[in-house]
Amino acid sequence: MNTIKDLGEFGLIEKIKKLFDNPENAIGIGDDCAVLPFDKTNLLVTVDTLIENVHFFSNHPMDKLAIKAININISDIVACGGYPKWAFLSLSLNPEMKTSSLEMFFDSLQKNFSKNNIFLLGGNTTKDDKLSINITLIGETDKPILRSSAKANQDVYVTGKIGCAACGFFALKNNVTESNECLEKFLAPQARIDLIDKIKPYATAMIDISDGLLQDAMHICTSSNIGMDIFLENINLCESKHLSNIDKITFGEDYELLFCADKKHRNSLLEINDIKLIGYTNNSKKLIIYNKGEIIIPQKYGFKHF
Ligand SMILES: Nc1ncnc2c1ncn2[C@@H]1O[C@H](COP(=O)(O)OP(=O)(O)O)[C@@H](O)[C@H]1O
Ligand SMILES: Cc1ncc(C[n+]2csc(CCOP(=O)(O)OP(=O)(O)O)c2C)c(N)n1
Ligand SMILES: [Mg+2]
Repeated sequence: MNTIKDLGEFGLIEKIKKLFDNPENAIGIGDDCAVLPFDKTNLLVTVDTLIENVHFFSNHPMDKLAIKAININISDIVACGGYPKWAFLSLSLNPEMKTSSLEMFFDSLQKNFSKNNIFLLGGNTTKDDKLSINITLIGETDKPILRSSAKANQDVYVTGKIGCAACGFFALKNNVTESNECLEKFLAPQARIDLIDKIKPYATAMIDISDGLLQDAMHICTSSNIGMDIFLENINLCESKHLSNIDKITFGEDYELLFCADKKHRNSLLEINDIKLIGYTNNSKKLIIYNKGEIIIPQKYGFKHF
């Protein structure tokens, strides 16, 4: 008997997409956000969920969990070239949860909404054995940057350091010591809202890295109908010795930005702090990873729920 596991996460999303009509003047399923042209601007809408023991361990500090819940959503808005504005919050709570834990969560959530000029407009509250946090975030942009608009012969860039969240997760799971940088990247990631104005003038296509650098690069390739050569030695990788370089580029949860840009903008882009040129696009429709001249064939490209 066929199961959801046989379909796979992205097979299932494709199946859902085919069942429904596409909106005429808007972009729906398939990008980091839906893009809705509205009164000379574009609204960006995204929704992501965090579920206990699927996305976080039960002892995740509640203030950091609030930071994670908001930043994974801000990251999708930023990946489409926008700023977040309005939010809806759905919570499933275990009735035995301490109110002091919930207060810690809300105190942090309020501070982080306020810091990012986000207004909470509504939500939903239900009971469940496991804690889950679901945020719908609405943002705005004058110029949406999609996954589908990269062209062949462009440069491929990535922001920040890749693999720290993976090493933070590994350390918490296996009870080994790890740097604060790695632990924080897993527990309380920061979306790259700080870089959006600098990248936006040049980016032809962009995605945030939630499922792993390789898998998310592949999403740009598939959506844009192009290929990419990526050079492992050019990626700014986390220094931790706990995981292999391949693990670091396939675990996910980096919430860094991967984008393409015309080669003529290389000097301007390389002047920006915290951005690395990691590869080039081409017409091959294949993603090839090189390590010091040799092709690597990874066993997996990134995280899939099933
Ligand atoms: N159950 C669903 N129903 C409709 N659209 C979905 C569903 N799950 C995912 N999508 C859409 O599929 C695309 C890929 O989803 P996902 O991999 O979760 O993206 P992201 O990493 O940006 O959160 C997005 O456009 C998302 O809105
Ligand atoms: C307890 C626990 N187990 C495993 C993981 C690893 N993990 C869970 S989801 C995920 C990828 C990102 O989550 P997803 O729900 O796919 O977010 P989206 O791509 O939709 O933004 C990873 C690496 C984790 N964070 N916590
Ligand atoms: Mg998602």
